[in-house]
Amino acid sequence: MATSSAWKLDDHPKLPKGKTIALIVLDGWGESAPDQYNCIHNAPTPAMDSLKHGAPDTWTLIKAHGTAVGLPTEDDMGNSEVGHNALGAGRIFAQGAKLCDKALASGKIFDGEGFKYVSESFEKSTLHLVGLLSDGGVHSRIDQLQLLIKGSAERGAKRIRVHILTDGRDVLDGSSVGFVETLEADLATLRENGVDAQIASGGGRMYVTLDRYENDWEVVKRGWDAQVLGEAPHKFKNAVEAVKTLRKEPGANDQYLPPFVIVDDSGKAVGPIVDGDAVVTFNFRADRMVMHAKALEYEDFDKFDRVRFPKIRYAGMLQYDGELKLPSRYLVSPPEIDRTSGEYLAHNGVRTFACSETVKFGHVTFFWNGNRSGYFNEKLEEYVEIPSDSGISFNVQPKMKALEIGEKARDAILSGKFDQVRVNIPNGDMVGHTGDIEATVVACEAADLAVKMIFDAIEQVKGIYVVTADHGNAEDMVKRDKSGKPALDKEGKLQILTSHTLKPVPIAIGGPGLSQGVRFRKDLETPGLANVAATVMNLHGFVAPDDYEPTLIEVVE
Ligand SMILES: O=C(O)[C@H](O)COP(=O)(O)O
Ligand SMILES: [Mn+2]
Ligand SMILES: [Mn+2]
Repeated sequence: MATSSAWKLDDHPKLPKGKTIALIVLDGWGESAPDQYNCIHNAPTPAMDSLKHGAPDTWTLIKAHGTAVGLPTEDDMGNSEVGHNALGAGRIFAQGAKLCDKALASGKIFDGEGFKYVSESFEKSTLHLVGLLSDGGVHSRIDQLQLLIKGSAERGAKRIRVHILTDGRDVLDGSSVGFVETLEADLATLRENGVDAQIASGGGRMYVTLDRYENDWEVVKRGWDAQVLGEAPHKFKNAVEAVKTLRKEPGANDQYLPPFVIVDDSGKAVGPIVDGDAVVTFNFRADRMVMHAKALEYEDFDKFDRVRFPKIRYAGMLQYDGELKLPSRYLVSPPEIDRTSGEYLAHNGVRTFACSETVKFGHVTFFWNGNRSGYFNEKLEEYVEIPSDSGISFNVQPKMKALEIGEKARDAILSGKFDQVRVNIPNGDMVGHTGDIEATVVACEAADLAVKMIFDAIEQVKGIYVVTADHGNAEDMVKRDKSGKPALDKEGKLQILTSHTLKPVPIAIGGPGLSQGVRFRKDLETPGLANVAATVMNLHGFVAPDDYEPTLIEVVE
């Protein structure tokens, strides 16, 4: 790869090149006051705890939510997509949620190519809307769906079918019923106004449709069967009844509801996707839409038997993979995350190893590189994916593949073949999302053991470590009232928090290779995840580009 002058980074005036840097992202690892719902505090985490002694010079907290990561408001919790984008790109980009809000508020969404394309089906065929039904704001938002439905009806959609995926992961478990009721009320109003609008199918997000990184195609297939073929093990006359009934099944919660279809009086599915129809997937976040998009768009497809491949007009809310140009039609242009730190470092000869297990593999590669799959320079980079367990909820295996990730990172560090060894350790997040407090404690302990393994390797090669997280999760597992006390529901029960949090995340630097006098600056007002890229570039011996968010470190004599 010839390095053009545009990519050439200046040498750092004080920091040397050639140190091996371990860059560890603990997924879902925020900082919160200790109490019984703080699983990180309650787990033995000696490696992470020891870092706090370095505060404030080598341990500090940074922002991982809201506007610091390009989300619409300070009430928006962070998430992996925006978190890893910020970590890797070193700048704050207005993210999907915000871009869609703007396009909907101005009405521009309806003037774009994508909407025009799907609206050509409105006259004779059905508009299907498929996506996650909640106000979580991580993958989608119900208010955006409502505006999309309203705008489509106003622009001629006569027959609308919504295929819902219930959440309980970015929002409280059990909240699905309320969201379905809200949507049903909207659709009833439309019906009064002559639009034939109904919910057509559904299922829990983790069991139906929203898999990611090809962990389990069966998940996508279940959605396909319900949405396209109109087939599912459960049939109901309406969706509120469906969700209420299925939640009573043993072990079912919003995230894992089995697939269902809505049928008419004669038992026929009310909304299979057929030739000529329009399909809009209303999630703005990419990772959990890519597999579904491939099934909807690719003529050649061998991941499961689609039985029928309808000729549809399909558009994503956003384009989900910029490299694959998938889907080819979309309603809102995605953030253009360019000139990421990974691309710069590849142009400047930095050899990079990145690793996680399947469920987070794309986080340290695809998201890190600005929603771009593949290598920048395959001679300098190696990305290793450790297969995740599939078909389980991770409280059953809370240790996940943390130690395997630690081992791969250790081996990569000791091999001397890499300058940057980057990992995502998923446990705090993936187990935190199950709401199982005991399992989350075990998860945090396993994550810490992996961290320790990487620290030991860094010690041996006299390298540097940077440890941080993408957003909070495991540090607070209960919904709280405004005063911070656990909030009780109407029946006086605690409400377990399965979602991320608004908490800051720790960042620590250290290791024998860290130059004398390197410490965190104290002059940055609200440092956040986007400040990490410049920091890491400095530790590799480079000055970050001018438009990057400022480095977190300074070198004092
Ligand atoms: O997709 C998920 O699992 C959650 O909605 C968000 O979790 P993540 O942002 O940590 O991936
Ligand atoms: Mn995450
Ligand atoms: Mn998460």
